[in-house]
Amino acid sequence: MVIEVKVTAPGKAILHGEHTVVYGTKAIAISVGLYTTVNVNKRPGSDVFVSFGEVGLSHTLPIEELKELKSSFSDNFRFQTIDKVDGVEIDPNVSKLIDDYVTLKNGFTGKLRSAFEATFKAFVFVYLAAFDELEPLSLTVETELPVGAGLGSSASFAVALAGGLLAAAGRTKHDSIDSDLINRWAFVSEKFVHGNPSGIDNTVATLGGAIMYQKGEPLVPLKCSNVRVLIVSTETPRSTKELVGRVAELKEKNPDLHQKYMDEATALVEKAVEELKSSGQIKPEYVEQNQVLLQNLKVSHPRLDMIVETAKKKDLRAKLTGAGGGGCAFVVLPIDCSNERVEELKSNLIAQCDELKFWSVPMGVSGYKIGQLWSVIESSRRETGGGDGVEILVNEPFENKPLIGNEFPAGQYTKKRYYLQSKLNGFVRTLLPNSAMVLEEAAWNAYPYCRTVITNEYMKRDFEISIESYHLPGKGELQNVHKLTPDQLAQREVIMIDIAGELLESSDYIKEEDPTRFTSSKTGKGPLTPGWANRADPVMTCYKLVKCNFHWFGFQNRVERYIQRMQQRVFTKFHRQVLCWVDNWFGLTIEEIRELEVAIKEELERQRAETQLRGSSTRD
Ligand SMILES: Nc1ncnc2c1ncn2[C@@H]1O[C@H](COP(=O)(O)OP(=O)(O)O)[C@@H](O)[C@H]1O
Ligand SMILES: C[C@@](O)(CCOP(=O)(O)O)CC(=O)O
Repeated sequence: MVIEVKVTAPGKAILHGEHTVVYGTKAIAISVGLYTTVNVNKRPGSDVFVSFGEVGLSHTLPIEELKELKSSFSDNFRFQTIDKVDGVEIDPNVSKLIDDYVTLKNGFTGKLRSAFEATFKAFVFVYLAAFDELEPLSLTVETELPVGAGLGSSASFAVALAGGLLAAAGRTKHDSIDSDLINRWAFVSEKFVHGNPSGIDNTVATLGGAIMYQKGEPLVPLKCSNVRVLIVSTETPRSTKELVGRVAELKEKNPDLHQKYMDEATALVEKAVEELKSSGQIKPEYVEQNQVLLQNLKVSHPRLDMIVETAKKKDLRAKLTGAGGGGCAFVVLPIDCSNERVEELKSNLIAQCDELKFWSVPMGVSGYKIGQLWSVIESSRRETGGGDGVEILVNEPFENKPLIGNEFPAGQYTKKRYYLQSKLNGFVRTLLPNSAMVLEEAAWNAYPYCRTVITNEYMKRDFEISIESYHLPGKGELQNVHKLTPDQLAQREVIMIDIAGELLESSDYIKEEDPTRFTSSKTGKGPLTPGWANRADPVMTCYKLVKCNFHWFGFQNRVERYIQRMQQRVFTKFHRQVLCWVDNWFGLTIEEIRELEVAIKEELERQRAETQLRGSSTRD
């Protein structure tokens, strides 16, 4: 199995045509830049571990049980294999056996039951199908999407799940077949959650952009430029069934009026499709017209009407999306719409209803992606030159090295050698002979946890820096993620680094790597303005534990202080780069990353020999 896979897939909104689509008119669904991420990691032992981060739900399934389950239906029933073209029909007998296994052996209770049991069954089904030989793995799910609010969290999950498991099982290639395969298996997963879905949501989450849909017709993908919107959740639950029923009632009572609305909707969607085809843009006036139509169909809600009216006062157009009766609306933000204008709109809305929630995101974003560690590679390249820099000695998967307790036992191991002569200041250079100005770095990357140990051949046991990094959701509130003992805690010094804050050395400043100025065109993230961490949602903290051991009489404190300061600069710089280079690495597959690593190894060797000095130095 592939060691580590990370797949993201976006949510969706209905741009035009909800409700009328039920009567055979066309509708347009569009991707929304809020993502579900599925991480699949190889795991030693004999269990499959699944964790749905949002509800703090995790579950362990013994492989033996899963093998037994699979063998119980493989002979008697039609069980889909991944390669079967028609692998989208779930044999009812297979479904029943999975139901029994999940419900009886692993059943959830209460609220979790209705919300997550179906998801869990989908996972079991896709896992059994993806792997011929069942293998232990851990699969974690995180989402930026509100669940059950009409923004397609279930389809986004389904696509990330299918992509993660298929890629981990080595089933995906890097061409269009991937999308088709992933979409078909996401559809299977959607069937577990929704019974009889149309398939539009998972298709949007797979392909991204916009999709035109009409009952009984093939889906038509449409290109769409990223268009920024402000999504506003009314935080009002609604029942799609009840709202669809309201429109059915209108049809029964007043068929002519109903038909008139259907015709209006058809004309509107056709105009919007033309607009997308020609300019890739969403027209605010069509959004406004569609909202009026939905109000006439009596599927809006006072909170939705209030959002639309308040936006209009700021000369912005908005509509509900999905079933209506609560749920979400989106406001179209023109390209020149300033952040201040958006913030003012939010304040005006909050002043009228303080329960509202907001997401300022692009629409029409790309579909599923497999993302990885581009920044590390690029950073090494920039720091290498003129005899200095990085030499990569080993880069291979590792297993059976339990990092921090028994968690994260598998990942990628690298061993590198850093040649530092010119990077060190005069003081340090006088301390060390030339041969000692080489550091060796061993790193175990089991994201979200990574450990790096730096040693020096000359100083042997008298020199060691260890850096442990743990990436966790939140704003740094956690007190002891590295599980330090009370003694260690007493010695620990905590330094908060804000990647959009002050730099320790002004010479480290690079305009292109300034998060306060940067906006990502692919993800819509940034710029990070003061107080960003309090507003950003979701937000992640990387907790770094730096331990440093330098035994050299008379210099110990001085060198240790210097190392700590240097590390703070390096972390700040690297994490600023991770954000500001996102448009370069977002969407790379793990295979593309590994290919880049091989290429960079050769390039680094050449650069070290040939080119001039680069990167940061302690003499700056
Ligand atoms: N992150 C997630 N992890 C696991 N299951 C999820 C996740 N997000 C959504 N789901 C599944 O999708 C269901 C919500 O689907 P649905 O009610 O159609 O709302 P939405 O419009 O958000 O897709 C959940 O009850 C759950 O079964
Ligand atoms: C109202 C409707 O057009 C869309 C419902 O969307 P949602 O349940 O809000 O995701 C119903 C449908 O198309 O099945």
